[in-house]
Amino acid sequence: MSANSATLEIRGVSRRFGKNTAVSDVNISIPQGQMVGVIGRSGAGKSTLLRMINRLVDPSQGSIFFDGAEVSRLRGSPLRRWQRDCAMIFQQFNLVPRLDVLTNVLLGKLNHRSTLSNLLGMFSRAECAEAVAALERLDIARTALQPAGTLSGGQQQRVAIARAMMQQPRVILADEPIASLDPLNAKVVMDSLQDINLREGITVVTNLHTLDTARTYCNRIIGMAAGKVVFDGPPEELDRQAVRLVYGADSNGGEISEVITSTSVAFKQKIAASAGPLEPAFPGY
Ligand SMILES: Nc1ncnc2c1ncn2[C@@H]1O[C@H](COP(=O)(O)OP(=O)(O)OP(=O)(O)O)[C@@H](O)[C@H]1O
Repeated sequence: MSANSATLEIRGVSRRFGKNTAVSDVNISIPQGQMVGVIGRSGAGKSTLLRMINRLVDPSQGSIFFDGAEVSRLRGSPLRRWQRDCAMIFQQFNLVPRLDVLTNVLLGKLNHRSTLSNLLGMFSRAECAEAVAALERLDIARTALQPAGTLSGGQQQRVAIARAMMQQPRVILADEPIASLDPLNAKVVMDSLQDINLREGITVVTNLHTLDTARTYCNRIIGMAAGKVVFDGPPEELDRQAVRLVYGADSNGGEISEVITSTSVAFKQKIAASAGPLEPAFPGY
């Protein structure tokens, strides 16, 4: 397989919910190994776009291809294989809170196994060792036997990443993975995703609410507004004009400042030193 064949291609994809068009004629080509940040205001269509890629939501129109296969047409076991290759991480972690951390991570292996071994609920020593190694890599192996629901948000998101890694994915889709985390935990989680992207060459596509995070971690930024892609390029090309295209003007018609889309510790400290208190950027943020 050539490196190019593992490109993720989104061609003319739209999704309507009743009369509302959530995603409108999106065309994006993502070569294997990119770390892509998707930014935009609340309701811009970011989550719907990610959910269409791994088929939690089906497009109303258009096609999605990966590695030459039209994933938007898959059914049955080929669809399950695609959902294994394309791991998803959610803002709310989606762990089973009463199960221990190790078992939650092992659940990432379910799609790799026969129905019988899944029914028996037994995991091999090799699978357990792989799960422990995944937890060690994310620096949370000491929590392996704790119920997942007793962990902090940042730890739970790292468990979710370890579970995703057990799928041996080719693409990781992260839907606002740091939106529920404090800035320090957000950094740990973004560092982990970046490490996986750089070391394993796994494509990462992540929705982010904060521009500075996208700039720091992503080598490509896709800006969405009202369901359309209004910016697609490297962080250094995301200038004031592009930011305005993505986020629009504020309620008084003024320019949206990049500063108010930030949650990072360093950024906030800088702002606190130079300006007054932060005002919320937009409703819902
Ligand atoms: N299942 C659904 N049924 C009806 N409307 C939906 C559904 N999912 C999304 N929408 C609508 O589609 C639009 C885009 O929503 P989406 O969640 O994709 O935006 P977003 O950019 O991810 O927003 P946020 O940052 O707030 O999560 C919104 O108007 C939303 O209300």
